[in-house]
Amino acid sequence: MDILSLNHLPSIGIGLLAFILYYGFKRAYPSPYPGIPYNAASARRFWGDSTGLLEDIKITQDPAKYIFQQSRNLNSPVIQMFLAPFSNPTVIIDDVREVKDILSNRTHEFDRAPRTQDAYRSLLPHCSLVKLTGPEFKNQRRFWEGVTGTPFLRRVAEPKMYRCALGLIDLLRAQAKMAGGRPFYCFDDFDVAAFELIWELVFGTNVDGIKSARNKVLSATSDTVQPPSIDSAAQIPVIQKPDMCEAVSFFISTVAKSLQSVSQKWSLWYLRQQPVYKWKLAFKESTVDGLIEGTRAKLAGLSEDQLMEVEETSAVVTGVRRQLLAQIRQGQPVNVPFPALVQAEIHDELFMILVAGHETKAVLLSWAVKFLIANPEKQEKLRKALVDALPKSSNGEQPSSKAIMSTSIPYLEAYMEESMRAANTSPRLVRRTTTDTQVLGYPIPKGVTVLLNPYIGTQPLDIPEHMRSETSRSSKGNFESYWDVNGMDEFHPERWLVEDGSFNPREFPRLGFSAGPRMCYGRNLALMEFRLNLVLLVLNFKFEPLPKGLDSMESQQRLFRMPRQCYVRLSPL
Ligand code: HEM
Repeated sequence: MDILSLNHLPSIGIGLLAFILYYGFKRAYPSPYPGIPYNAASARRFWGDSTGLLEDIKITQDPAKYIFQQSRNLNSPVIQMFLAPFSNPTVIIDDVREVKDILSNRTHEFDRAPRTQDAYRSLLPHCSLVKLTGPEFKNQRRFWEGVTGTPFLRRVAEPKMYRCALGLIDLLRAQAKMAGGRPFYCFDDFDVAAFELIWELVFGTNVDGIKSARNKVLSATSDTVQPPSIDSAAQIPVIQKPDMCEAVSFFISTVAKSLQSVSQKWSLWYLRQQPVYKWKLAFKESTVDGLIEGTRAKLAGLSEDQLMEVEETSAVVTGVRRQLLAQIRQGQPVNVPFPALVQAEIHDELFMILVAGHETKAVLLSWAVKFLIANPEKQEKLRKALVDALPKSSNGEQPSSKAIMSTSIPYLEAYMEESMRAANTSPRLVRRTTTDTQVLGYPIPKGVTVLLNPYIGTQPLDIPEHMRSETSRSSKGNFESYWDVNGMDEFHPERWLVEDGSFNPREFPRLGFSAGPRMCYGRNLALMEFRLNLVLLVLNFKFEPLPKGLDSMESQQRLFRMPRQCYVRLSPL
């Protein structure tokens, strides 16, 4: 190298740095996809749309509302938003027919998003939820289908659900007595009851969370001094949740945090370094592995014929029994612990059911109760429908689970459906395009994250029929309507009833559990539990109006859209 070029080194270095900085900055700024509308002012900002989003979240705590509102502002059912620097735009689709079509018929173009996969993969790398919709996912679903099938639900789940629902009534009755007409916080009641059931369905053992909560209330009642005002929240003992219930809630909150963070990888890494994460993870690993191994050890001595006769009384028995049968048929030894990968697959699928099937149910029930309180005339109407259809026996006993599950009660079905719609517990479904494609004529490249609005409650924009996909056009008549001309802001179960008073599930689309091959795996279980709980709650309590300050209908977004406040004031019936 000669003297001249050495002298130039600093200026070359500066030039290179300027070049890197320029391209770094350019990369950080939004770079819109062609042909998809966006907010021009956001495209000029380093933080893109995230400034407005974060400001709005501070007030509403409802990111989905802000995001889908942008589609209205731009008067387009397909838009793009710039949600973080250094990242590609996110495409937003806000048209219920196309959303239903994408979920149901276009899984070869739209599949699980890496962001969702990563959020769960760090905890449960082998569970079906993180897999793309290919043969491996389908095999895994088939292997576990017994757990949510009708025979299991009827024979195993229903009696346990009924017992938990009655336990919840007893717990609330004790709390109502202690509260003496004052309002009290009840989300933890719903949460502990939802967990007790899902744990028992997965592992077959009873954690007795509801009973011990009730005992605590009974023993504290006489010694607790309640606030003088009847409108102040009552002092009731904090519910001590089982350790595994706390652990599941903890992991749900870490998944939610990672999904909401701007830099998901760093967020996950940071969360996993925390001593509390490590402790809870070790506790979960040893507990769940121990329960799988205990079940394996019990069943491993049985012949193929005997295993065929074993009743699947919990998800762990289903998984272990089916695995042992497969091993026997392939001539593999069964009297040793499962190979590590098999053990991990069973472990992750069981824990996935606990994570996915726990808080969701409590959140839906708490919204349904809030709708009872906010709409006293609908509450009365529902109670009357239940009393007429399910008369109490002369000794005042509760209606049987068989009667609750098998009696047709149109207003109950409409109330449940409207609760699902209005609660909108999963307000955005996330997918990634697996190929270059288009929606309503807008081109969307491969590899784009897409947010779908499943809420049936905003008036669809006017879209010429020929712009829709073929499958969307051919399924138009599957529903009476996609929008209620009277508006859909109100909680109005009657919208699901037809002239002769019967319930019509095809009145409007229903996307509360999603649709298509990735539809909720626990839908039937969740609906059975919801029905039993709702019926028994309405027959056993009058949900009285709440004082101002404890009656908010605002939501907050964690993993699910949940009420910010969850109080009840109960008059036992
Ligand atoms: C009221 C209660 C529930 C609601 C509202 C609900 C809602 C949903 C929704 C909207 C999805 C779809 C997400 C998507 O399309 O990306 C989903 C998926 C899922 N749900 Fe539920 N769920 C509930 C209860 C349950 C229960 C009780 C279980 C377990 C027994 C469960 C297990 C799952 C699983 C495993 C998936 C992932 C399915 C897949 O990856 O293909 N859910 N749920």
